[in-house]
Amino acid sequence: MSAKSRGTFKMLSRYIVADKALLAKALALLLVGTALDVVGPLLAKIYIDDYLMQGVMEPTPLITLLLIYLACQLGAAGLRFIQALSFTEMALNAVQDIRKRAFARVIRLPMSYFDHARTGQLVSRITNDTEAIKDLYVQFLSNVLGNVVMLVGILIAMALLDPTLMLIALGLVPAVVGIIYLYQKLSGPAVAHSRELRSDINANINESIGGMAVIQASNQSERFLGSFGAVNQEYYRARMRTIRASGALLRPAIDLLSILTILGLLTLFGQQVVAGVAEVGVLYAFLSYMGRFTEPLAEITQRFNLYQQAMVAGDRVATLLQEEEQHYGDSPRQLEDGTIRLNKLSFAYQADKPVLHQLELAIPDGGFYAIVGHTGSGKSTLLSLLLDFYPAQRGQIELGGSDINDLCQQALRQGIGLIPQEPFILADTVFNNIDMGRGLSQEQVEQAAHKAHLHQAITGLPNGYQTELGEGGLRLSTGQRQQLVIARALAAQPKILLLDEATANIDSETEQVVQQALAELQGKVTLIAVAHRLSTIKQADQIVLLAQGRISEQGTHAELMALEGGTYQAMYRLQQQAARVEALEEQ
Ligand SMILES: Nc1ncnc2c1ncn2[C@@H]1O[C@H](COP(=O)(O)OP(=O)(O)OP(=O)(O)O)[C@@H](O)[C@H]1O
Repeated sequence: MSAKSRGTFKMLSRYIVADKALLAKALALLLVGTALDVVGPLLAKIYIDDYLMQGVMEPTPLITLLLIYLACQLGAAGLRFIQALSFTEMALNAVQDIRKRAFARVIRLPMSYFDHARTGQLVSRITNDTEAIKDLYVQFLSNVLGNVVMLVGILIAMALLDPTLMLIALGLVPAVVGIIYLYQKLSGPAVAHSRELRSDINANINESIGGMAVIQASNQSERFLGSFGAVNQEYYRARMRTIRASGALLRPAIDLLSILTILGLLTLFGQQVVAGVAEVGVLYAFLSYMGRFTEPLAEITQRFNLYQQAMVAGDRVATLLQEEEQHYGDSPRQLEDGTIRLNKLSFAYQADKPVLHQLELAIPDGGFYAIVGHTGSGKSTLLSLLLDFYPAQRGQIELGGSDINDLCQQALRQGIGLIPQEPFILADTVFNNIDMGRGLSQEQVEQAAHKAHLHQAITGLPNGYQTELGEGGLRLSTGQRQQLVIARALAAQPKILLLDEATANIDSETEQVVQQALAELQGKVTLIAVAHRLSTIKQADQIVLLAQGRISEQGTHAELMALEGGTYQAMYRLQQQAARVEALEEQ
């Protein structure tokens, strides 16, 4: 077992002992149930040797024997059922907790993790893999444990009948363990591969559904179908390989072993019976036990497939649970104001490709700063750093007088609001979309909606603030969705508001409303706006032009326009020209 699997084993076994009372109940039921089950052949032996072979056929003891036999079998079946329920309860408890922990970890991972992760694979970790772990508890544990106890019970019963024969049967155990070991060695990689493929299938579906509009518009359905078919087919092959390994190696090997042992026993023991040394009833009981002995062994080996799957799944969930969470500082200080200072700030996603170089910037509380620049100049990256999505490699960010690394999660997330280009709307009510679980009052939510100029539109909805918005906020226009996100950000009364191309996707009429809402915030909140359309940020106190991660120009709109040969001036003129041409074309 690798070190990783040992960790997984420890994690999974903790859940077995988590509810000791339940475990004790399941084990007690198992022991009593098995004992009742194992008694069967012993009773049959008594019947054969003491009654049948002796020619004693008195009804009363025979009926009593039969009733005891029936009671034992019924009792065993009933207890097995209740015991299975207890194991299922343990399994569901464990899986519920593991799933919750996995999701809790995902939701607290640093943003950088999601640069590389595939959504479908993450979903697969939380759904399929945890489900496989459930199988471990329900099927493997209850089954294997049940069968091990059954084996011990049978061995005890055999020993009572004839210790030598019991030792012969015991000889089967190491042979079976050897076969299981061999099987694990041979099929382990195939099992791991098939689980990888299963999560690839999930990732594939997820990506396709997420990008459905693009796939259909660019006529890529067939290509996506083809690549999905390929992964699906590969998964089928991998699964078949594991099933074949189990069917071709495991079961036949165990069956062969059991047949050989029974044959050996029959030869040895049969002769003793013929010679009159042993009783027929003992022979019958032995054969019956041997039949039952190999069954649990075969079952155990077959469940090893499940065990392997669960361990692979467990390894993957354990890896996820060990991912480093986003780190926050522990200073109890809140953001005192909305000042921002960048001191020689440098950053790179990959060590050899620097994105931001030695940025120096001081933004006063309530200032309105616009960040402009060509595509790829580092604007969004700067916003990500201000949100502490990534740690800067060199230099420092100060927010409201505190180093960003010292700020605790609550200070940071309440102090800074983000309005992204794509509004993220939950399939919930308008109220809950603004509140976002912060427990705000109706008045606070309405105030935020007023500030975002959305209150009137909300009251026009069928159920006002309690109107359910479909997934993605489909009941609202694009502009209204953006206003809703602004209201959500404002409801936290942030000191700093970051706008990442917040008006890029809305028509110019709605943009006016959004602009007006933002204009009213000017001076009250520090506004940092990343914008491509320069006409939207003309009013900014300062415009900062980024070029390949460096501040190349900075000043008011008028100052930058006056810079002879300046890039901002050129960009602005170009956009003006384009707008004029567009207007002419429309006429
Ligand atoms: N998550 C990431 N991992 C690696 N590189 C990234 C990542 N995000 C952005 N980059 C790279 O960093 C550079 C700056 O990107 P950024 O998105 O900050 O530019 P931008 O100015 O916001 O561009 P745009 O105007 O197109 O949004 C680009 O070269 C980009 O390819």
